[in-house]
Order: sequence, then structure tokens, then C-alpha cells
Amino acid sequence: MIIPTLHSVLHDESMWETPQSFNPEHFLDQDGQFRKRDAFMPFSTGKRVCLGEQLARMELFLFFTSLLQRFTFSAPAGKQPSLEFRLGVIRSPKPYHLLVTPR
Ligand code: HEM
Repeated sequence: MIIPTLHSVLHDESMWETPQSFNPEHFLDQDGQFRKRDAFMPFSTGKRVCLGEQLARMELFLFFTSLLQRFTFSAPAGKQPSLEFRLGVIRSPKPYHLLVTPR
């Protein structure tokens, strides 16, 4: 079995301005409009590209827009979530606190 690692491209210093940070501006142009990045390939590429990509993108859009329409998410005072992870088949965030306020 071959398991490609996407970590190298998703953290490629020649492709991303701040590869080690959570930075939504990676996906915004100078006018604040969305810009597609070729190096963003969480669903991989080529012959074995994820078959569920379109379904996953639709589900993620519906899931997050529903939540963001109803709640405001923020970090509790003095507690910024970190990018540390637990290594498994995928990288999972370590437990963190989140403040969720109805809009
Ligand atoms: C955020 C959600 C998802 C992510 C990030 C993701 C990512 C991936 C990745 C990286 C691969 C490996 C591609 C490779 O071998 O190079 C893969 C394969 C695959 N994914 Fe997903 N996936 C997601 C959701 C889904 C969903 C919802 C389905 C089906 C309903 C699905 C079905 C598949 C299948 C069948 C393969 C194997 C394709 C093959 O080897 O020919 N995935 N996915």
C-alpha cells in the first residue's frame, strides 16, 4: 500500500507565505477576493484523487455556513488554540477551548 504524504506540499515554504500558521489570507487576493492556490490539495491529485471531493466540499460548505450563520466562534480570553497536533492516520488538533456565542 502506498500512502502519499500531503504534508510537504501543504507546508511548502516556496508556495505559502506563512506555511506554519493558520492564515486565511493565503486564499485572498489584494482585493480580499478568493484566490485558488494550486498547492492546496487536501484531496490529493492524479489518478487516485479523492472520489468524494465534490461531496465533501458541499458538506463542508453547508456544515460551516450553517454554524457561522447562527454562532460566533472565538478564543476565550488568553487562550489561543495552537496548531499542535496528534499524529495518526491524519493529523488531529489537540483538545482546545472555544467560545461559541449565539448570533
Ligand atoms: C474533508 C473530507 C475528505 C478529505 C480531506 C479526503 C481526502 C482524501 C485523500 C487525500 C485521498 C487519497 C488520494 C490518494 O491516494 O492520493 C482520498 C481518497 C479517497 N476518498 Fe477521500 N477525502 C474526504 C472525503 C471523502 C468522502 C466524503 C468520500 C466518499 C463519500 C471519499 C472517498 C474517497 C475514496 C473512494 C478514495 C480512494 C480513491 C482511490 O484510491 O481511487 N472521501 N481522500
